[in-house]
Amino acid sequence: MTSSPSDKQSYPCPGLESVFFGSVCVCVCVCVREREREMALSGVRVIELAGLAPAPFCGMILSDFGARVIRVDRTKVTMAMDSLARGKQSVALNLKSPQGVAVLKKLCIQSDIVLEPYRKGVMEKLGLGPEELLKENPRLIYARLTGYGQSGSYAKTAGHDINYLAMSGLLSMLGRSSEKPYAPLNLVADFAGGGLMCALGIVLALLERSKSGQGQIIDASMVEGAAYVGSFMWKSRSLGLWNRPRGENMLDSGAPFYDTYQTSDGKHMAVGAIEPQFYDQLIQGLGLDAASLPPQMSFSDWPELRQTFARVFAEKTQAEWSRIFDGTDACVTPVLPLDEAGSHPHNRERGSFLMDAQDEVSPRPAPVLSRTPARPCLSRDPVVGEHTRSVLEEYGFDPAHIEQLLSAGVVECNKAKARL
Ligand SMILES: C[C@H](CCC[C@@H](C)[C@H]1CC[C@H]2[C@@H]3[C@H](O)C[C@@H]4C[C@H](O)CC[C@]4(C)[C@H]3C[C@H](O)[C@]12C)C(=O)SCCNC(=O)CCNC(=O)[C@H](O)C(C)(C)COP(=O)(O)OP(=O)(O)OC[C@H]1O[C@@H](n2cnc3c(N)ncnc32)[C@H](O)[C@@H]1OP(=O)(O)O
Repeated sequence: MTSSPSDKQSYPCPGLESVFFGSVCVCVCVCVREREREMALSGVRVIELAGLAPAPFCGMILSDFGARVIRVDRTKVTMAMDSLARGKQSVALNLKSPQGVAVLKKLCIQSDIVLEPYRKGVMEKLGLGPEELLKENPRLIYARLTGYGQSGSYAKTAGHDINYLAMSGLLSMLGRSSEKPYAPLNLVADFAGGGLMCALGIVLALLERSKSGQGQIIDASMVEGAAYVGSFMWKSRSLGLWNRPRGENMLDSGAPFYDTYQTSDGKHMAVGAIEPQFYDQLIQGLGLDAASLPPQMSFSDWPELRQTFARVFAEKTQAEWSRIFDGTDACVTPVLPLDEAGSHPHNRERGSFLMDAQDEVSPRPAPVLSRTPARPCLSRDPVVGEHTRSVLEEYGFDPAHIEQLLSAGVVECNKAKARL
């Protein structure tokens, strides 16, 4: 069913198929040519101040859809912390120097978007707060991506995904029955409620600017972003979906027909057979006799029903169960590890994953736009300070000034080390 993850033909990138039959060099050339074609955010210039996880994701989304994203890194760092740097350029700049601040100001006021991930007050302390910059460029969209937002008593407090998720109310709902709350990686606050929500805010502000001609400030709080992503949990409470304790409701792993099961080879299948007609197909695929089972929605029988399902799933391998359920409406799928997701036939047919010039597999940008799809850059990520000189030249710094900034240690230029 699956082919080797190292099989490069498994990862077609729309319009870039030939890449995988040629050398890395061919890949990069094709990539550049493809990216020259119009994308939804072509022409948009972004200054992304280097952050931990949510802002880099936001910047990568903008870059994937055509924006020119320049990441501003610190000087004297040996390694970029940004693993979400696809398509970005890097300028290394020391913001502890007044000259560095002046350089950043000049970059920001010539851009469409500033994306900043710092604690409330940091940019103002540097004299680069939104009022300051919007005065110089009223079309600027100033996106502030923080955990707790720009106001409220926690605004200046440090935190990470798990704290924001906890404050959103959602963490209390996540976890197995009789166990403590459990954060699902740092997906919900950092990425869904943070980076993605901030990207939405930026796109909305760009759209609005096309009518008003004015920029604005985006206050993207990960607590609020996560809570908003979870709106269904609030607004479906009246349906009784969440009346039972954590881990004992239909969609939080309480129901035996909405859970994962181990197979005989130690892998797992995911079951999401909610509607009666789909549930019937689950029972049929498992080879069980519906008449001998309790009703699907009998809460008190769920523990016993779960045991029955677990016993049956443990009788066959994942591949055997996949063959049984593929092509049915039982809502049963294999639980794929990351290194198998790209080579699953369905994902391969759609080109859902791509392979970059460094043979790294990652998801292709979503969603797919019919006329102006994302054309992600496939060449390697930038090293810190790789584009300092070219970006400064492009933004109007004269060569003598650049040399002075370099020798004063205000900016730094670095070259990628050759890979042997
Ligand atoms: C769960 C996630 C976080 C996961 C992150 C992990 C993926 C990474 C965490 C540790 C990394 C590893 C580690 O660093 C060691 C290696 C380093 C190596 O280079 C790479 C490999 C590593 C192993 C590396 C690997 C990974 O990257 C890690 C494992 C999250 O939840 S992320 C969400 C976090 N929250 C927010 O973003 C909310 C908004 N931000 C904040 O609240 C704060 O920024 C935060 C995050 C609490 C940090 O606070 P901090 O006090 O550190 O900073 P700020 O108060 O914001 O102030 C920034 C100061 O920095 C100055 N500054 C900024 N740019 C420059 C510059 N270019 N030059 C000079 N100075 C600069 C700025 O002026 C501020 O200075 P002041 O404090 O004086 O005002």
